[in-house]
Amino acid sequence: MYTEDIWTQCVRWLEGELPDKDINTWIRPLHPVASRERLLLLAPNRIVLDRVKADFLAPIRRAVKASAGDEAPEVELAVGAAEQARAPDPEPTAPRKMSAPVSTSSIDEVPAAFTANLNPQFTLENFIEGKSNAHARAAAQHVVETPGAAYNPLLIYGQSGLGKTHLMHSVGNAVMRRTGRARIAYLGAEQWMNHMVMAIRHGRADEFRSFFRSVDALLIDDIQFFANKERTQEEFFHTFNALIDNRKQIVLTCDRYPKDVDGIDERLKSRFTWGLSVAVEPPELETRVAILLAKAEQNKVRLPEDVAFFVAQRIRSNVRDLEGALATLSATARLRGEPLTVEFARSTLKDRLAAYERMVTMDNIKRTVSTYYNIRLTDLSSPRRTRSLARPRQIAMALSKELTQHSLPEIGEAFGKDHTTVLHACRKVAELRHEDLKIREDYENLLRQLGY
Ligand SMILES: Nc1ncnc2c1ncn2[C@@H]1O[C@H](COP(=O)(O)OP(=O)(O)OP(=O)(O)O)[C@@H](O)[C@H]1O
Repeated sequence: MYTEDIWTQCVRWLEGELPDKDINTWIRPLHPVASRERLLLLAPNRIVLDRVKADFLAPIRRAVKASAGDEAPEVELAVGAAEQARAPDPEPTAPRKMSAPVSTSSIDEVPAAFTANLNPQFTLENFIEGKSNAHARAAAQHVVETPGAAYNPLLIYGQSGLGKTHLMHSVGNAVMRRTGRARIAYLGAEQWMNHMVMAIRHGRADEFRSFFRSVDALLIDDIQFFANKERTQEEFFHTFNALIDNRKQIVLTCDRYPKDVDGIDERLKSRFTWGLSVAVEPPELETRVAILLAKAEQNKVRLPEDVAFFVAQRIRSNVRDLEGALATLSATARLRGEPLTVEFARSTLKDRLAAYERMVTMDNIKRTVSTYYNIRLTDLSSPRRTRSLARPRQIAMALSKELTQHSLPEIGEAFGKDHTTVLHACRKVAELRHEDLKIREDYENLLRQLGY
């Protein structure tokens, strides 16, 4: 197998193991050079090298083993230039003398590493829209059409794994496509800080500043990392101002609304929300199903709709986890030569689903509902039928059906009812969630309190 092919396969394998942020920041910048026995990965600079060595070498070795089997080459790391890696592998099957890694100054390499690292797979076209993210997607689209104008900075915030980085890269990719040769820098806030520290240590702070102030767009992921890093915030403040003054687009992501991040200077906080701040929320069931089906199609996996529903009903809070489940399913099905059915999904994802299941129990649901409606816990299982008790009881049963894997009779037993009463409760609550704003709000608040 050719070096590029082995590495491409490894990266694909790692995509199922590591968060996209790590893939984009630490794995994609590596360039492979190989002989039969060795796979040398060239890192663009020392920061990448050290981080990969410390945190990603073991998964990379596992990926190489999974891709190349018994003939897996040894993995080595060095700092080196990408051109070296692009040289064709003249004798893929014969041992070849390794070229010595080029020792480069890490700072010199950084601009290249940070401006050529947009993930081409993250586009607006393949970002599935639902109620939970429509606003964020529309904002990203708007920025693509008028970069550096009204929505500057664009700040996308929300929990992990909900598509913030995807949208950010989509903006970068689309602007790149439109303009042909825009200089777009993408990096995590931590990387930005590390690079700044190194530049200062090497007496090259001016180069650092002029590089980041000369880009056409600056995309910084996870700005919550700036918390309590005063020097970094100070430096970023000036870069931010310079770019905004020059009408260059800034896109930021944060794991919560920046005003809620402690340890960030007020003037920076207020700047973060100068342009447009948009939230991404956990997607609803229909969107989760649509995402699974789209990802399956993208990866040429034949995923039946009932299996997509089965997975999406159980994995609710994080799209990255949905993707992980899909990757496991397709790899296992391929390996065992079995069709992807609901039963197959149930047994293959048993442990993963059990972890989700553990997160919410019927006891937990009962406690949360009784506190929310200010009724006694025992009222939820009592035979009394007054409206003030019956409705919360129905809601608790519907939540148990939605959030746990207990059967209708098991749920019935927990509430001192039979399974037809549970079924009726689930239908009634589904109906009321459509028709009654108050019930809809209650249900959504309860879901949130239960971690969904
Ligand atoms: N609406 C969506 N349509 C298609 N793919 C999505 C969507 N939302 C998330 N994803 C996918 O889920 C994965 C995780 O998304 P992403 O890395 O953008 O999350 P994030 O919000 O940046 O998380 P973190 O804060 O942990 O970095 C990516 O592979 C992304 O493509």
